Amino acid sequence: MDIFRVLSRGASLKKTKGAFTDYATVSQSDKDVAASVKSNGGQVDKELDFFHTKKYHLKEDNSKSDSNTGIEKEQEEEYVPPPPKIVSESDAKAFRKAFKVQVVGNDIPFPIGSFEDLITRFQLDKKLLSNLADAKFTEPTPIQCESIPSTLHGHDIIACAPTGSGKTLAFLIPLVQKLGQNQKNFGIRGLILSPTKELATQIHNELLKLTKGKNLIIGLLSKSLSGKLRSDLIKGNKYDVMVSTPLRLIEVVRMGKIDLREVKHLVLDEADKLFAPEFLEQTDDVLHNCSNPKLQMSIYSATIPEEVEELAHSVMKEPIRINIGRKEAANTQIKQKVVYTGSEEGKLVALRQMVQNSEFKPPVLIFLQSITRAKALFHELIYDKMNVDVIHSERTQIQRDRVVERFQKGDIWVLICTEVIGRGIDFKGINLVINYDVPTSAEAYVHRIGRTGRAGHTGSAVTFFTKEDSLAIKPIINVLKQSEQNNGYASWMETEDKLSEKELTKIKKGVERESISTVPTVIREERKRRGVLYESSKRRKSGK
Ligand SMILES: Nc1ncnc2c1ncn2[C@@H]1O[C@H](COP(=O)(O)OP(=O)(O)OP(=O)(O)O)[C@@H](O)[C@H]1O
Repeated sequence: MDIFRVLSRGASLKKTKGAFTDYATVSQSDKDVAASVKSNGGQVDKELDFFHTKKYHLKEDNSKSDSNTGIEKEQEEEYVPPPPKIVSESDAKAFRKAFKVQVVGNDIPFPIGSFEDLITRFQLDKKLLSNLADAKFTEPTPIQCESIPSTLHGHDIIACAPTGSGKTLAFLIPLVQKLGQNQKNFGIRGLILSPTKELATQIHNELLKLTKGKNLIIGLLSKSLSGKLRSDLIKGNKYDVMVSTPLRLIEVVRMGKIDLREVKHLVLDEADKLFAPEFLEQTDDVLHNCSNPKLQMSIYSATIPEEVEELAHSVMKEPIRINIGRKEAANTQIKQKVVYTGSEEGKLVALRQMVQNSEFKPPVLIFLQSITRAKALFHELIYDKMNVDVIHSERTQIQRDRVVERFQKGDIWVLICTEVIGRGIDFKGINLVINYDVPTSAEAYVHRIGRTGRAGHTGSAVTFFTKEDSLAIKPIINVLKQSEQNNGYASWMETEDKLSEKELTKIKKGVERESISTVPTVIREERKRRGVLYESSKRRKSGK
């Protein structure tokens, strides 16, 4: 594994279009069929309706052109439901067609049709199965059906599936199964990396659920655990699995407090972020320290651009590539819309108007591009007596944890945030995501809006844009277009051309925006002018 080649290649990589995925569309008639099947005795847990509906009643939407009129018309292909048990090549083909699954690689096992399949095919640990049932995970989602058997088969995995589609369990189940029991002081055998502390905490919580009653020691490399390791109050080798962000991990590794040589299973969640320039060096360092020749590696994200896949290939062993849904689209459970507000002031007006109508159904997440702007909007909304809080990286970890907890419990209705919770966080039942500021890439957009429409629920996403965003809105409109959602933009705003490297970099830098304030620009300008005069008159009077 030539990890240093990764870095040098990373530096010279050309930015290419991101790879996005999505589920197939479920039409109303599909839902009707689903309802009729349910009434015919299907044991469907209401909570899991989405996965069941998807599983048995998907339909192909193939657009074909009418040769006489040249007009695009929709043709519905006869839908053949996937078999409940997948025991042959044709069963696997039917399953993959139904769920728009693409799998590339050698020696690919059949997907599973149920968690029970794992007992017969892989002798799934009974405790793990009962933990899944206790957590109400009764049926696997498409990404779980496909990636669990491949991982248990021993393959490296590159998996790309929509936001909220169950990728966490897709990597946790095989990990827990493969680890078996605690091997006293053997050292860390499973390692999960995530780009943020919030996401690491969430993964750790899910892992605790799955390993309940099992003799495994699971660690979350928090500030406090890191402190204990540094002062030798705890030995790193007592853990079977560690969940961490790259930076915190590499600090204790460098101090010799944690050894990664025994790691056999490595998962990179939100892998495209971990391979992005701001994390690449740390991720590379971690990979370099995972020197076990038997290392099995899995990378997961809802967006895996081609260059990330290239990087991943250079450090993985003949990985199997699993892709669910359509490239370059967002999760179709989300109704997307862009709203032109003209100016910064227009955004506040538009937001206040939204609050007045039925579109604004809490819980709502509002994303802004910077901490300063997040704080400013918070002060505006708190003034409106809204039940609102704000989360960003300047708040302490305790404050951040508390805000997340209060939002989860429903004590906070509107949460203003920065990119810090843009990825992976599984808030239950978010109804609306508002991009107060346009995200700086299509990938960031897909992840941000993916905080809603999770686990089969529907959701909405609204993105405000101003005249300053004429370039930055283009990748977002492209995602809307790929998701077949023409809401809030004119067709002339669509572009067939790929944005140039220069344009993408410019977008990434972010737009300089006027500050958020209810005070109109003219008055602000006037105040500023008077302020300047006031200062110069003071200077004149004091003779300085
Ligand atoms: N088999 C299942 N049955 C029912 N619910 C499930 C199942 N698998 C996952 N879920 C639920 O679906 C939700 C989304 O799962 P998860 O957080 O793993 O999504 P994800 O694909 O990782 O999304 P993101 O890309 O945003 O990180 C969670 O609330 C999870 O508990």
